[in-house]
Order: sequence, then C-alpha cells, then structure tokens
Amino acid sequence: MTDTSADLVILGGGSGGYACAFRAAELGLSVILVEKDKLGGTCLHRGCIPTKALLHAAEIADVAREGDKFGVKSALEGIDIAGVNSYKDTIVAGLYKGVQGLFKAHKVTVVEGAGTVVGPNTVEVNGQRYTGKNLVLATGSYAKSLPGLEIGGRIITSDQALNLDYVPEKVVVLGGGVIGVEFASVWASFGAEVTIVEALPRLVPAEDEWASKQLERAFRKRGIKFKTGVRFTGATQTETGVTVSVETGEQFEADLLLVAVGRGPNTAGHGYENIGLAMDRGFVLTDERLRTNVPGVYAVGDIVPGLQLAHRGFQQGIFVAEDIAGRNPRVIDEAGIPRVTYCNPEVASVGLTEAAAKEKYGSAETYVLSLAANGKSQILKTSGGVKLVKSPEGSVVGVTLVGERVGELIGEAQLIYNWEATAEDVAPLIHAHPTQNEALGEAFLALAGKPLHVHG
Ligand SMILES: Cc1cc2nc3c(=O)[nH]c(=O)nc-3n(C[C@H](O)[C@H](O)[C@H](O)COP(=O)(O)OP(=O)(O)OC[C@H]3O[C@@H](n4cnc5c(N)ncnc54)[C@H](O)[C@@H]3O)c2cc1C
Ligand SMILES: NC(=O)c1ccc[n+]([C@@H]2O[C@H](COP(=O)([O-])OP(=O)(O)OC[C@H]3O[C@@H](n4cnc5c(N)ncnc54)[C@H](O)[C@@H]3O)[C@@H](O)[C@H]2O)c1
Repeated sequence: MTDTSADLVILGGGSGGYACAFRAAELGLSVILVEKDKLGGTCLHRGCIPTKALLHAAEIADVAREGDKFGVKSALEGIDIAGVNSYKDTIVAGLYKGVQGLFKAHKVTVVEGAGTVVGPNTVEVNGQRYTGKNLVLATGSYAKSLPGLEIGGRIITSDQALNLDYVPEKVVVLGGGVIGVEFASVWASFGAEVTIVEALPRLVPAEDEWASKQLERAFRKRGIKFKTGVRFTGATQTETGVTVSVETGEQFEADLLLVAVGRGPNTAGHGYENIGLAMDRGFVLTDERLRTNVPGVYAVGDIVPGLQLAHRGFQQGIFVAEDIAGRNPRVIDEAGIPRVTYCNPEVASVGLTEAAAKEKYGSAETYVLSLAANGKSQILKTSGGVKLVKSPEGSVVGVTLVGERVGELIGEAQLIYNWEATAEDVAPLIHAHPTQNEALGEAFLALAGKPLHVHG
C-alpha cells in the first residue's frame, strides 16, 4: 500500500525534483514523488546526456576525418547512425537504471502518473490524493515554437532531432542559442550542410560578445553557415524538403528545419491556478529561497525564471530540501552557476560578461589570453582563449573560455568566481604543464601583472 502523506510531495522527477527528493530523504524526511513519464526527466532522456553522446560521436568523426593534421593516416568512412543511436541509448539506459536505483536506495515513494495540484499541499494522481507538509513543483520545460510554425514532419525540435534514423544532407537551424549551435555542430561533423538563422546580432547571444566572435570564426572555418540579425518569416514543407524564408527575402532549402528558439515552462494544465500561484508568462515566481506566494509551496528547475540548466535544478532541489529540513542553506547566486555550450569549439563561462560587469560596476578591466599561448591547445590544434573580467574592487567577476574541451575547465573558474578570488590569490597557484588548464593559470598570472608565455 503506497503512502498518501509525507513531509514532501514533489511534482516532477527531473533534475530539480529528484535532487530535492534524494536530499530530503538523506535528511530523514519522507518523500512522495509524482512522475508521469520517466524518472530523470528532460536532461537524462531528451537533453544533456543524449546530446552530449551525439557530440562525442561527432568529435570521433572529426578525429577520423582530420587524422592527417597529426600525421596519422585515417579517413571517415561514414556515419552508422544506427550505431550512434545505439551508443547514445545505451548511455541513457545505464544512467536511467542508476537513477531508478537511487530512488529505491533513498526509499522515495514514486507515484506513476500525471499529477494535478488540487490544494496548497495536495496532488491528485489517477483519482488518489497525496498530501505533503510541503509541496515542491518541478514540472520542467518544453521546446517552444513560433506563431504559425507547426512542429511536425520535417520541422522538428530537439526531441525529434535526438532520434533521427538518418543524417540529413542539409539542415536549417532556427535559433543560434545553446541547442541550435550544439546540433549544428553535430550535423556538420556528420557531414551535413548547416545554416543557422539567429534573430539577434550574434550566435550564443547570452555569452560575452568576445565568445560569440570566437565561435563564429571557428564555425566559419568548419563551413557552418549562419545568418545573424535576421528574423524568420516562414517555412513550408513538401514531401522532399522544407523551404525556410527570412525577412531579407532569402530562402533556404533543406531536408530539415530544427526549431531551437528557447524552452517554455511546463506549468499549464497541472492545476497551479487552483491554488492561486503567482506566475509570469507561465513561469512560477519565487523569492530567493524558492518559495512561491503560497505558504509551503516551493518551485525548482526550469519553471523558475532564470537559467534553464540541469545543475541549477540539482542545486535548487538540494536547497529546497535543506530549507525545509531547517538547515538554512545559502541562497544560490545565479551568476555563479557555470554555463557550458558543448559545440566544437566549446564555450564555457561563469559570472558576468564584460557588458554585464560594466553595467553593474560602471567599469571593468578585462584580460584575454589566446590559446595560441598554450602548449596543450597547440598540440590539440585548437584555437580560442580565456577572457577574465575584473571588477573595480579587484575580484574576478567573470571568466569565459572558448576552445575544444574547455567545458572541463570551468570547475576551477567557478571556484574562483564563487570564492571571490582576486588575480593575486590565483596567480601563485600552480597549474600543471602542459595542460589546457594552464591557460587559465596563465591568464591569472597576466592579470596579476606577471605574464609568462605572452608577448607584450
Ligand atoms: C536538447 C537539450 C540539451 C540540454 N543540455 C543540457 C546540458 O548539457 N546541460 C545542462 O545543464 N542542461 C541541459 N539542458 C537543460 C536541462 O535538461 C534542464 O534544465 C533540466 O532538465 C531541467 O530540470 P527540471 O527538473 O526543471 O525539469 P525536467 O527535467 O523537464 O523534469 C520535469 C519532469 O516533470 C514531469 N512532469 C511534468 N508535469 C507533470 C505532472 N503533471 N505530473 C507528473 N509529472 C510531471 C516530466 O515528465 C519530467 O520528467 C538541455 C535541454 C535540452 C532540451
Ligand atoms: N549545454 C547546455 O547547458 C544546454 C544545452 C541545450 C539546452 N540547454 C538549455 O535549454 C534551453 C533552451 O535552449 P535553446 O537553444 O532553445 O534556447 P536559447 O534561449 O539558448 O536560444 C534560443 C535562440 O533563438 C533565438 N530566436 C528566438 N526567436 C527567433 C526567431 N524568430 N528567429 C530567429 N532566432 C530566434 C534567440 O535569439 C536565441 O538566441 C536553454 O536555456 C539552455 O539553458 C542547455
């Protein structure tokens, strides 16, 4: 017999919901979690994990194709898409098993089905009511489209793009944000002709302008086309293709149109209105402690305005569990959440962009170190760099990296930002040679006035 009351009832078993469930259970609280689909949510089944598996397969394709850059005779014979999908699906299946095991290990009661909020602390699933001393809303997000642009056939979102059983020859990607550039990168590596259409003046427009320039240069070299500062006006599809029109009058023919224009909060139809929850354009409004306007009701993850990232959801879930358990956790600094775009080359950042720092502090000092000064990056034949942003008070308030594999370097940058370190704090700390990580160390040496492998 399933329990029908608990300390916490959580609606949604994605990154935010399950992290909250596990931490609450660790703190001795009883938890009921309601999930209508698969535990693990978007990130595990339709997001982070499958896309990164595709990106890794894409990297292998590039390595095979470019062996002679390193004196190795190799050639890319082709992409076995069934093999790629099977590799990706095996990774997802393994992690899914792991997550299910963690639910059991934490003794979280899982209720399968779509939940509806019917009272401030009550969720109904298949006619059964579940009551919590606290309710945590974690229903995630969905891929948005544009008015008049219907998803179906050759017009797809990331949900369908992850499970294609062929490599398209020509693709138009609508939206040069994170999803857009990641899929553009995969398809280009797999041999497709890719054109990105982005309404704002640059690719990855949420990043520092310097990073956009670096990425655009690298994409140009890779033959990935892009039109920035251009609005989409329409798409028509036939049996054999799709024609995409933009406001300049230009038209693009393709096999597929990937719509990657952002993700909307999945908050409609779950009874949120039944409890008078304060919302804005579908997002659930919370205070900095993730409390909604309804006492005892919290929200975490993509339904809360701000970054839509799995690790933000994890930390918000942990935060709420600790808050409910009376642990008084420290409020999360949204700018301190690292952001990584895993295209080739990668873009990784934490803290403020130069523009945001100037807006916040009136002025900001910056330093850019090119990866041309970094031995390991030369060995890998990758270009890019490290950009540091320093506040007038002296602490480093922003770090942005561009280059192959730099996503793995953001961990150190994240500590530097969140511990409010100065360049002088970091400069004496030793970075192993030759690593790409050393580029970060050398950028800090230079910012502290002691440049090593840089001219001038
Ligand atoms: C293609 C793609 C790639 C991504 N890559 C990355 C990445 O590399 N790194 C990163 O940090 N983030 C990435 N993200 C974002 C990341 O997936 C999300 O930020 C994260 O999944 C949000 O977690 P969440 O718990 O808020 O929601 P979700 O993971 O969406 O979970 C919500 C859950 O709630 C369930 N649910 C909804 N309504 C109900 C209901 N009424 N009753 C019961 N259950 C319900 C859903 O079935 C779902 O399982 C990516 C997203 C996409 C789409
Ligand atoms: N590596 C990661 O961490 C990762 C990977 C994938 C997705 N995600 C998350 O998923 C969310 C959704 O990703 P996304 O790429 O769909 O959203 P996004 O907000 O990153 O990018 C959407 C882009 O579409 C553009 N756009 C909007 N309307 C347009 C129009 N009419 N014509 C042309 N361009 C238009 C926007 O200017 C923007 O650059 C992101 O917030 C991201 O955090 C994260």
